[in-house]
Amino acid sequence: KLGMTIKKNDNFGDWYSEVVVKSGMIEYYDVSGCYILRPWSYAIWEILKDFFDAEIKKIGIQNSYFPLFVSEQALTKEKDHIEGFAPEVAWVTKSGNTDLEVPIAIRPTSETVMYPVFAKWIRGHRDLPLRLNQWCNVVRWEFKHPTPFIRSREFLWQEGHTAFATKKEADVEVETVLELYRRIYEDYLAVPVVKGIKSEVEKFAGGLYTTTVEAFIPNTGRGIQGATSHCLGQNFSKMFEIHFEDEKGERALVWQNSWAFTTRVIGVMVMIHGDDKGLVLPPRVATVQVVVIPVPYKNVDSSVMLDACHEVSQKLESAGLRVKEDTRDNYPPGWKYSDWELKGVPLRIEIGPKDIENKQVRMVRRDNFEKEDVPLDNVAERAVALLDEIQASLFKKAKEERDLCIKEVLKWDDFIMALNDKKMVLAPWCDDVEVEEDVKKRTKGDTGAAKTLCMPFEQPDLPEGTLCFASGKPAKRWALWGRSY
Ligand SMILES: O=C1CCCN[C@@H]1CCCn1cnc2cc(F)c(F)cc2c1=O
Ligand SMILES: [Mg+2]
Repeated sequence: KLGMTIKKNDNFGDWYSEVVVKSGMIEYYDVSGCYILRPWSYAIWEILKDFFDAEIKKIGIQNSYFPLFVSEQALTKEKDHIEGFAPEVAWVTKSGNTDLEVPIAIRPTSETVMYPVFAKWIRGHRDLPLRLNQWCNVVRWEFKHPTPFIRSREFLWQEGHTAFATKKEADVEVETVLELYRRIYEDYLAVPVVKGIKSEVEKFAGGLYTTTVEAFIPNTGRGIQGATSHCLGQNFSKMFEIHFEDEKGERALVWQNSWAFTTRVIGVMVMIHGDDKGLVLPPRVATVQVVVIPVPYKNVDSSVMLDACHEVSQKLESAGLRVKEDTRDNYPPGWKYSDWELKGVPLRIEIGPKDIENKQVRMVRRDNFEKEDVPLDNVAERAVALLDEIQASLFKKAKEERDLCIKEVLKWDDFIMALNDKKMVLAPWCDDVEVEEDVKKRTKGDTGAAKTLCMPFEQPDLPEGTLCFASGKPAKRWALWGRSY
């Protein structure tokens, strides 16, 4: 069957798999954990890539490209840096049927590829700041259940790697890039995120601090890390001996950042906005924003209809919209409506004989199925306005739903209740590592343990003497907890 057969609230996992395949985003592949990104999803990646690429170039980041392969010696330069990750590393051990002398790793991330050469390039303060980005794929042989976009063994991302003379410059860039990630989610994908800092347990162990944008999937009650912007401090420059001679002629270690977002963002958007008819694409990332469909009538000359469709789509295109005319003569209009609803096209325009007579078109919104008749002369203006309305309405709806899923608690019992009610929990916390580890143990269940998602930058006020919900020690700050992907 071409259309959706599984309802989002009946079986979310199966609904998700069905929608990403039937909408034409994903094709399955015979290497486990790997997926084919078809044009319908790749075009979304390109829109986000174009936005982010333009924005980082505005602040002086340059793109480059480093090799896919990492020597064993480079990858294992610092045991503690990757020991925890070792099981995820994919290795090339043969060429043809000849074993390689030394196995070569496929990059899971590029610190160990880039930083040895950063040490060579950076000598004096005039070589700073060094700010590079690369758009590439990475491979991590994950063992958790793979999910298209959300968790795959190969994925696309950008990874920014920068080096500065001062911590201040690094701190500023961490925040600037995190704001770009917020914009990707909230302004393009219409997905609300919480900006915050990761706990000592959850941060990138090799770094100084990790900032994050956290999304939330109401259907599963799980948080999901949306993108990360790390300040590495001088940890990696110590490790890789990246020194520079500062103005005073003294040798100093550089301050570094690294930041990434991945194709996971597409999966989050599908999960948040999709419905029982299929995808619902936010207009700003919709490959096709408007589809124009003629409604032919028996014994009515269809060429008039087709001319009208063409005229309308020309108008929309000159208004800057991404339009598709569906003039296929081998499908009835009703079939086309379902097909484009499945693909999530935000706005449909129907043109039938009476529309021609009345010099109007019928516009139908994908998000709430509202219909309206629009005079031909007003088509472009109204379509632009409707698409903006759809974008805003998708975000508003998602934000309201997400806000309902954040429970503020002060006590352990309320914390557990909220978790089991598939919510995220904002609770006053003592910020002790062992307390976080303890909460993980105490919440271990078949659906996974709770952990801190972040300490939101926006903190509710914390009255003097408030105690930690888990340890009873004096609370230092509010933390957002939840089960996660
Ligand atoms: O998250 C980012 C932003 C872009 C650059 N990298 C950082 C930290 C990545 C953390 N990380 C994450 N996953 C890894 C998996 C591996 F197999 C491995 F060898 C290393 C890592 C690893 O270092
Ligand atoms: Mg991982």
